[in-house]
Amino acid sequence: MQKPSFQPYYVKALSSEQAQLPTWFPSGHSEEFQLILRKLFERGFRLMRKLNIQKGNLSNISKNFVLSNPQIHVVMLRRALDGSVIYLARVGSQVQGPSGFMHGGATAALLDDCVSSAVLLSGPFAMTVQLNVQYRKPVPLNSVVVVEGYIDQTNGRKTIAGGKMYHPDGALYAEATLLFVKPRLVEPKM
Ligand SMILES: CCCCCCCCCCCCCC(=O)SCCNC(=O)CCNC(=O)[C@H](O)C(C)(C)COP(=O)(O)OP(=O)(O)OC[C@H]1O[C@@H](n2cnc3c(N)ncnc32)[C@H](O)[C@@H]1OP(=O)(O)O
Repeated sequence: MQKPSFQPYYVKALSSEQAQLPTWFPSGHSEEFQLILRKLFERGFRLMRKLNIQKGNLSNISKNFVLSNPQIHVVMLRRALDGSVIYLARVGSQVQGPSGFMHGGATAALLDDCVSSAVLLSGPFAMTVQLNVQYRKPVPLNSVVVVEGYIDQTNGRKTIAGGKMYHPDGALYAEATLLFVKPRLVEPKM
């Protein structure tokens, strides 16, 4: 059986010079989980510096609403086994909807972004045309969430995909189903 492995793709950072470990690690999570996160961030930052120097190709992604948002730190990983994408994200205090909890629109954006990454990294450019989110539990501000994006099926220009947002202990915050369509004419650059 193939061993599951992860490949860090992108770590939110304003520039390679500013890429540094966030200061929020030491709260609310087991030491083991903190160690895993820390290692992932370090690997992600190293990769990002390398990509910036060698290709300089992350400029468009760094304008992305979710990935460049100063209130949302993301480590993006891609599962080698099935191409699904994992975002380890930490949401800040100003992404508030209900008092103390994350805004539902931000939850939707994070899910959309993660699933879109899975779709974009797996094939030709496609855009979200439908996003249906089921909100199961409110997401506390200043917490770490795990988001997973995966493709269910592709049929011609249409791709049906799904996403889930969890607490690191596995409790489900939200889940989404999405429809992507590959545009007939233009292929905007992302
Ligand atoms: C290191 C690398 C990492 C990379 C990570 C990067 C992360 C970045 C992440 C960024 C994430 C950002 C993510 C975002 O935010 S994406 C931004 C939000 N989405 C949009 O703005 C999309 C707006 N829509 C359009 O522009 C057009 O609809 C497009 C161009 C997509 C298709 O128009 P086009 O003229 O080409 O196609 P068509 O009209 O002939 O339709 C084709 C087929 O599709 C069916 N259809 C269409 N719409 C719907 C619908 N709503 N429900 C159900 N079905 C629908 C339609 O019936 C037809 O089916 P059929 O009749 O053939 O059976």
